[in-house]
Parts: sequence; structure tokens; C-alpha cells
Amino acid sequence: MSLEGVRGWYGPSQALHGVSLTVRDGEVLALLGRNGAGKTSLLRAVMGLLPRVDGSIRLRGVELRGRPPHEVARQGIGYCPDDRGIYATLSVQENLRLPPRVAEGGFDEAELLALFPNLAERAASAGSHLSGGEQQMLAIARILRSGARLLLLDEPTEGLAPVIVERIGALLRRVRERGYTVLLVEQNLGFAAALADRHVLLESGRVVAAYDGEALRRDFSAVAARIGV
Ligand SMILES: Nc1ncnc2c1ncn2[C@@H]1O[C@H](COP(=O)(O)OP(=O)(O)OP(=O)(O)O)[C@@H](O)[C@H]1O
Repeated sequence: MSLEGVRGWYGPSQALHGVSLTVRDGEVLALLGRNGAGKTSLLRAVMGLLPRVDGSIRLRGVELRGRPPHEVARQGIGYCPDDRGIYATLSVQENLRLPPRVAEGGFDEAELLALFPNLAERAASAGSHLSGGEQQMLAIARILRSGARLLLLDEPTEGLAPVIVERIGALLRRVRERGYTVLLVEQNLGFAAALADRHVLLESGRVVAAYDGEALRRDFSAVAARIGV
């Protein structure tokens, strides 16, 4: 997917000031930046969820900008928002089955339940009864089932215990091994450094730096200071 000169607004207030970047097929790309840098807004712009966007957002030659969210999803993009979007009154299984299949080749339910044993045990529990970690796993499992091959994940590790964060890291490595592409918003720099192939740093709605994995590990402290962690 490639973004060129993406600008985005909430009413009169501009959140994105001309973002250009490429997410390569099969990579995990981390979007880093302070609170308010525009990371969430960028994912929302891709999904057609920002009120006003200009510039270009292309996936395999298809222009996504200006399309409504369901059409963007149908291009094979799965979005996991920062609130995880789990329906409190639906069961785990119902939540899992909710998003429509957008393409062939997604994980089937048995495979997902094998991959997420906690969810298998809690298949009949209401979404509201899950821990934060289980909700995050369910949110990821749900988009893996949909057949989407490009996953947009907004702070999947936020507020989770280290052991759960590790599990999410292991899961995303497996997903990448299966050829998925991941665009990840992340405040946990250690997690991003251990996982992502490349990193893009946003400040005030602009790309101000980009690093490959090795460069980020080398400049870790400087980047940490810059994003305020
Ligand atoms: N619904 C909204 N209405 C108006 N302005 C908004 C809205 N959501 C975000 N903004 C503004 O857009 C800018 C970018 O915010 P965004 O949430 O994209 O940043 P972020 O890097 O994801 O930070 P965070 O980690 O805090 O979510 C900020 O100035 C923010 O105040």
C-alpha cells in the first residue's frame, strides 16, 4: 500500500499534513510518535473513517481514498481500532463471526481457536467478560478470519501485561510468516523494535524519520526520547 501526500481533517482542525509512505507486502511497519502525532488518524484515513482526506492511498493500484469503510475493508484490509471494538453483549463466537469475509484464504475458526486457546475456552462468554488481553486477541482473531491480508492495528499492546504482550508479538510473527502485511501503531518501543521490519516516525501529522529494524535498535534511546517513552 502506498500513501502520497495524505492530508486529513476533523472539521477545521488538520491532523495529517501530507504523509507519504509505503507499506511493503509481507512486512510489519510500525508507526511511532507522541500522543497526538497523527498515528490513529492515519489508520482512520486509510479506512475511510476520517471526515475529510486528500492525497492518494493506493493498494495494488486501487485508489482507496474517498471510499467508505466497508469498501476499503473489501479490498482486503482489516482494522483493529484502539478500543478493540468488541461487542460487550455478544459472545466470543458471535464477535468472531461478525465481520464479513472479504477474501478467500482467511484463518478458519478451528485454526483460530487452536491459535487462541483462551478464546476457545471462553467461546460462549460475553465480550464484556473478557480480560483486556483476551479482547485484543479476539479483535485480531476476528480480522484474521475475514480474509484480510493487510492488518491495521492500533496499539495492540496498550495496557496489557508483559506476558500477553509477548504472546501478541509471537502471534504477529506467525501472521507475517504466512505472508500477511501489518501496519502497526505502537507506543511500546521495545515491542515495536523486536517485531517490526521498519519504522516510521510521525510528528505533528508529518513523517519526520524512517528506520529499518537495525537502525532503530541502534538509535533506540534517541527515538524513545523523541516519542516521549
Ligand atoms: N475526533 C477528533 N476530533 C478533533 N480532533 C481530533 C480527533 N481525534 C484526534 N484529533 C486530533 O488530531 C491530532 C492527531 O491525533 P491522533 O489521535 O491521530 O494522534 P495519535 O498519534 O494517534 O495519538 P494517540 O496515541 O493519543 O491516539 C491531534 O491533534 C488530535 O487532537
